[in-house]
Amino acid sequence: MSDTEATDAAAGTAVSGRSGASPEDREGVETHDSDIERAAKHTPSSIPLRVEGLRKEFGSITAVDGASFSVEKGSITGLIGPNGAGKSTTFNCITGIHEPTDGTVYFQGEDVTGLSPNRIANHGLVRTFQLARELEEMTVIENMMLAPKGQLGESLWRSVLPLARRGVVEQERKVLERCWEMLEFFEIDHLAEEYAGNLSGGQRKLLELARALLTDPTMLLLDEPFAGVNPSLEGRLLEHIHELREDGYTFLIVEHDMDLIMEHCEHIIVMHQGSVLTEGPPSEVRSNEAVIEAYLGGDVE
Ligand SMILES: Nc1ncnc2c1ncn2[C@@H]1O[C@H](COP(=O)(O)OP(=O)(O)OP(=O)(O)O)[C@@H](O)[C@H]1O
Repeated sequence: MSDTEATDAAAGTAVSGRSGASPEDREGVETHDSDIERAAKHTPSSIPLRVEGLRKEFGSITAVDGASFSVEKGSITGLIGPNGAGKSTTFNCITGIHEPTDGTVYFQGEDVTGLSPNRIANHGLVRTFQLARELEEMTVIENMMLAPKGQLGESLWRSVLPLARRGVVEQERKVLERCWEMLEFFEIDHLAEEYAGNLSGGQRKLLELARALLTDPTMLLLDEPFAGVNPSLEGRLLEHIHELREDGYTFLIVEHDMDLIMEHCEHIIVMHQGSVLTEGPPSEVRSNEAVIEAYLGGDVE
């Protein structure tokens, strides 16, 4: 993803919805609408995310070509595939950064296709973003304080709103408190006054995850969370992901490090040429002939 996309999304810039997909636009398309609503209702609550026939074209390039899959609640699911398979584009379509050309994204029983990243985040589905350049020139705690602007998580709002009469200072104190708690959880509170640009790759990933969690998500999409992370921080990041999963969060992770994916994900979805080639537990995916072939004959390990 480009820095510009990341900045837009982090700033909550509304990305235009799929034509005809906004709630207002959908009013006139009753038959299609009721089909989608019926499908959404039939998604069990154990499946927070369901993607149906997702398609994304960039001019003559078809980046995602009818991908369908679902993610089970409380799982750590891996989304893998060779370079150019369409993983990032799929992430971007799910989280509202790209407008899908076709297909539907259901989140917790609702059709969220084409909604803006902010609105999707308000539903509880967020992805982490690489820190944009301007955020690198701010301290870690300033980065945290900026994250909630315009997209505070519901529970944080609930705790902040009763303070309205006592004024902005009190509200900011509460938000600051929550930001510190989050930094402590990720064990980067000692870096609070450090410029984000000076953080190591792994520390940045922890900060990105901490920022994403301020929006109170129930599901997190992580795009290459371990890229450029040293082994000790990688272990800590993994520990936190497992800890959060124990607390009920659901994860969908795109990652090139096969060993990590095979060891830490209970379910793996393999994309190839824009669609889902196969999915299953690591032991099955690892020995799947089509998967091995998709990775140019190499061993998936
Ligand atoms: N904004 C864009 N404009 C044009 N083509 C794009 C755009 N974004 C992605 N593509 C193309 O779509 C295809 C899928 O790209 P995508 O980045 O989704 O794959 P990926 O599986 O995430 O790849 P990688 O593992 O290399 O990051 C590629 O052929 C890519 O060049």
